[in-house]
Amino acid sequence: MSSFEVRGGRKLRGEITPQGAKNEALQILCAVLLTPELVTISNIPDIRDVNKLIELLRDMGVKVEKLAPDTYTFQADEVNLDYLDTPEFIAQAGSLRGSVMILGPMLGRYGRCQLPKPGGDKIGRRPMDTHFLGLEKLGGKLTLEGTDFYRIKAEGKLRGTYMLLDEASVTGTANILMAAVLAEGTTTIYNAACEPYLQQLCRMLIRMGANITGTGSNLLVIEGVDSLGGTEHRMLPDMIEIGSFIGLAAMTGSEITIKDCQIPELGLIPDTFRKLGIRLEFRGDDIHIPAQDSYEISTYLDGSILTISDHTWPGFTPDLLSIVLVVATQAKGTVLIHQKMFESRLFFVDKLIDMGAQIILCDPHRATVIGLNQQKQLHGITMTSPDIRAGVALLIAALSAEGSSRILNIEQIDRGYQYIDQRLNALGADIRRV
Ligand SMILES: CC(=O)N[C@H]1[C@@H](OP(=O)(O)OP(=O)(O)OC[C@H]2O[C@@H](n3ccc(=O)[nH]c3=O)[C@H](O)[C@@H]2O)O[C@H](CO)[C@@H](O)[C@@H]1O
Ligand SMILES: C=C(OP(=O)(O)O)C(=O)O
Repeated sequence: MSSFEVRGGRKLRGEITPQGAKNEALQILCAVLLTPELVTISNIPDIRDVNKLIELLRDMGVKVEKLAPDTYTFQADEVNLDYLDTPEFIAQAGSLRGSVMILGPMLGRYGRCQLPKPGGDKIGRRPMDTHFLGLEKLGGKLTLEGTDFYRIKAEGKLRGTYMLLDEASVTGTANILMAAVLAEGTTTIYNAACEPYLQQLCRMLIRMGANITGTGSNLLVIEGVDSLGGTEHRMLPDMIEIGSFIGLAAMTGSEITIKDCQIPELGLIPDTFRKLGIRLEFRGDDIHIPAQDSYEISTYLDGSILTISDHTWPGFTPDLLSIVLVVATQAKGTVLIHQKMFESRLFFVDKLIDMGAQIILCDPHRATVIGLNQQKQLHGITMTSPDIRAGVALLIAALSAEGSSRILNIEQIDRGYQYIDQRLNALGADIRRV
């Protein structure tokens, strides 16, 4: 288990370019299984989860070639279905969340797939029911072994149908969509998730020859086709990294410019940070955050305390609530953070409380943050990163704190943030990987 030693209290300065989006990459990489033709993908982040998925595809028989540090070609013309039955496959697939999205393409193209319960953050229950409800509606037959091993099979081609998803699951929608593009007839997915990750997946599948309408909405209509062809695809910048950098700049009183953000794709993210009193300037496609001595949380029009909560897209993403929470600890004012989707994502606040933050954890879903208005700095401690976003929130806290901190289990952070220590050190941070 590696850790970061962080000497806090430094002001950072300079420009930083976001990596390609992790959660988009996981969907897009699985989509290469839908065609025997060549697919070229660029702006792929060099992070643990993505690299593990590329390795998994390679071991399944996909031909993978690295053209540049962030660009690969993939050709799934000789997928080895027998590999799915090996213990190696089961261990690999169970070690990350993104592997779950091989289910849809494999069922659509080869009529079968199997998977252990996927890995990823332990941030509360993460049911797979929506995935299988959708895949079964298309004709897949699910067999469960215990509660954490899934096999799905179809006799003949999948058949399009109407479905109303019980919840707008991000990876669930991706799986059902990737199965439906090769099904016979029309599939209608209502209550589909529509995060930018999924919009990008729709655009890629359309370029491959799929027939999809409704991209960006919660109603996708798919006319199945017999086969799909190759394409080129470039990942959007990672909106969660962009939000993390905005929070980092504010909390450390730093002046940072985030380059090439594709601002129109960021939804409510900039305005949500503005509600905390953070000044953001859009300069072309860059976001400039000027150094601020203080930032004040707004209230509702009637003066009551602001709530920031998560929602499915186009609402505010749950993956940035931990960052919003940590930034609020040094704001002027009070905010209620309401994490509706996940049950165990706020428990990391005990570490922030140990560092001197004023937070009341009301229940597993809600925390009230009373900002210190930079009148008292947090102080460094030793802490463990429980999940990817809490890990980065703790890193931001450590960078703003007086003294040194040690963050253990940084493998969690490495799952989703590319060379984060080196990139932040280039802005003036003092982070040592040990
Ligand atoms: C690899 C990947 O892409 N991971 C993302 C994906 O995970 P993932 O696709 O696993 O998450 P889901 O969208 O399926 O659901 C997330 C959680 O929210 C709950 N839920 C979901 C929809 C809904 O309308 N109501 C509701 O309560 C689910 O029960 C679950 O507990 O989407 C999550 C929600 O944006 C993000 O946090 C993860 O970073
Ligand atoms: C929860 C996340 O990731 P995963 O779904 O891979 O656990 C995340 O990216 O914030």
